[in-house]
Amino acid sequence: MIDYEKDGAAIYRQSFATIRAEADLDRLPADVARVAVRMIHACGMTDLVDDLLWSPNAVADARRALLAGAPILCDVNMVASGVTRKRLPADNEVVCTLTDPAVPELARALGTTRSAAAMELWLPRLEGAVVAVGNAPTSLFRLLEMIEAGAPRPAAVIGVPVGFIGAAESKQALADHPSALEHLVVRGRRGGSAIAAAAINAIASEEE
Ligand SMILES: C/C1=C2N=C(/C=C3N=C(/C(C)=C4\N[C@@](C)([C@@H]5N=C1[C@](C)(CCC(=O)O)[C@H]5CC(=O)O)[C@@](C)(CC(=O)O)[C@@H]4CCC(=O)O)[C@@](C)(CC(=O)O)[C@@H]\3CCC(=O)O)C(C)(C)[C@@H]/2CCC(=O)O
Repeated sequence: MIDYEKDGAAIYRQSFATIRAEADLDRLPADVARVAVRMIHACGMTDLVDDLLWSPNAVADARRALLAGAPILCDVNMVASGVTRKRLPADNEVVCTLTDPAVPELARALGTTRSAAAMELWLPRLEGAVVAVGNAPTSLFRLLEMIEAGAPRPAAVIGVPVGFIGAAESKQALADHPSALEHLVVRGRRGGSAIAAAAINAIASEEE
């Protein structure tokens, strides 16, 4: 028999205690720290906190929007799948338009990725929505272009695409953007769909 922890609640408890002991959460506002714990939990990197950038109202505005029934717009299905439906305070719609049948042709016509083209289909739902980008840098760049062109403003953007091409740049562009969208970002190459979903799950629920 291998000796390992089998109690789910105990695993979570020990995990969160380890994160709180190892991560430098003190420099974060309390609401951001609560979300950061879950983001770290999703990736196992306690130094993730060193790369967090946030705007002052990002977590509060995202939470308020969810309570008011706002949809959650996700760049990829992996983010949408990671959102725990039972945590959502208003049975919020979780939307990923990436696999809409219109997207491949739209991407060809626009000369861009499917991830970016899929953003066009967000337009009817974008006003006041909570946006979660965990994978595709081109989605985040395209969102900023759409805002510059006068698209409706989301309540907040969780911007954590991962990777080497455009990831760091797209997140910095969000943080520095003149539109001052409320944002929570992991700067640099780190990020990913699991971190994006974990951030939404933390914002959606009041308890840990
Ligand atoms: C360049 C892309 C990157 N994808 C990365 C990492 C992962 N992607 C996975 C999967 C299954 C998907 N990625 C797509 C979004 C696909 N990935 C791209 C694109 C080519 C362009 C996006 C961009 O640069 O902004 C993108 C296709 C597109 O035309 O938009 C995906 C749609 C591809 C597909 O299966 O058709 C798909 C999303 C599926 C979904 O809806 O959930 C991985 C699981 C990789 C794998 O399969 O091995 C992984 C997941 C990472 C995560 O945590 O989300 C990068 C590294 C992010 C990279 C962008 C940056 C770079 O440096 O290249």
